[in-house]
Amino acid sequence: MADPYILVLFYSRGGKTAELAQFIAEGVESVAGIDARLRTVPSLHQNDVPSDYVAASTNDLRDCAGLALGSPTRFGTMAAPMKHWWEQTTPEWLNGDLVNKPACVFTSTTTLHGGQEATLLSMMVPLLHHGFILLGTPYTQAELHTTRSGGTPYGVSHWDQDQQAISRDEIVLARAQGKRLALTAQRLL
Ligand SMILES: Cc1cc2nc3c(=O)[nH]c(=O)nc-3n(C[C@H](O)[C@H](O)[C@H](O)COP(=O)(O)O)c2cc1C
Repeated sequence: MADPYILVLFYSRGGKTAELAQFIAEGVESVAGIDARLRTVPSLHQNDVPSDYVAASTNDLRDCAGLALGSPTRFGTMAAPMKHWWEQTTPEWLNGDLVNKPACVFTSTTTLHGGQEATLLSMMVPLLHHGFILLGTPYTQAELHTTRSGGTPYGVSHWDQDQQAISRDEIVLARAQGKRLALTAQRLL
């Protein structure tokens, strides 16, 4: 039988949220016996180049052991394509398919105070409606105390000023969050 998997579901136009997703997936895959499944959601912009990532099906969501959900910050909340995707999950909501599965959230912003926490907290709201158990990052993770870039207790983040690379602290926090999610999912299976 195939190993259970964590769905790492993200939208990314410029690639930064996708990079964070990769580091979260690495953290998931560092745990034996559980896989990461990276999936995106379709763009709503007609001129966008097609993503290199496979679009998520609702089966990917329904059958996951846990979820890491990522979106760039757009005016202080998740991007419309991701919100649009979730609005097609009414059957899963009605069935209670996602109740008691663990989840975490992640984001990327251009400005340091441009809404990382607001986006992360508001991304949790539809997940609570679905019955997910939400995880953040505890302050026992040393990088949360010292980061000069992204990283919050509410979820992983990247500060994309001048399109700078994902920082070491952001990478460590992303891997740690993926690992924590995978370990929690295994306990709940
Ligand atoms: C319509 C729109 C709204 C945005 N709103 C914000 C914002 O509220 N705060 C911020 O810091 N950055 C904002 N940004 C910048 C993106 O969050 C940032 O470039 C992010 O790193 C993009 O992630 P991606 O590379 O995964 O697409 C916005 C970008 C767009 C296109």
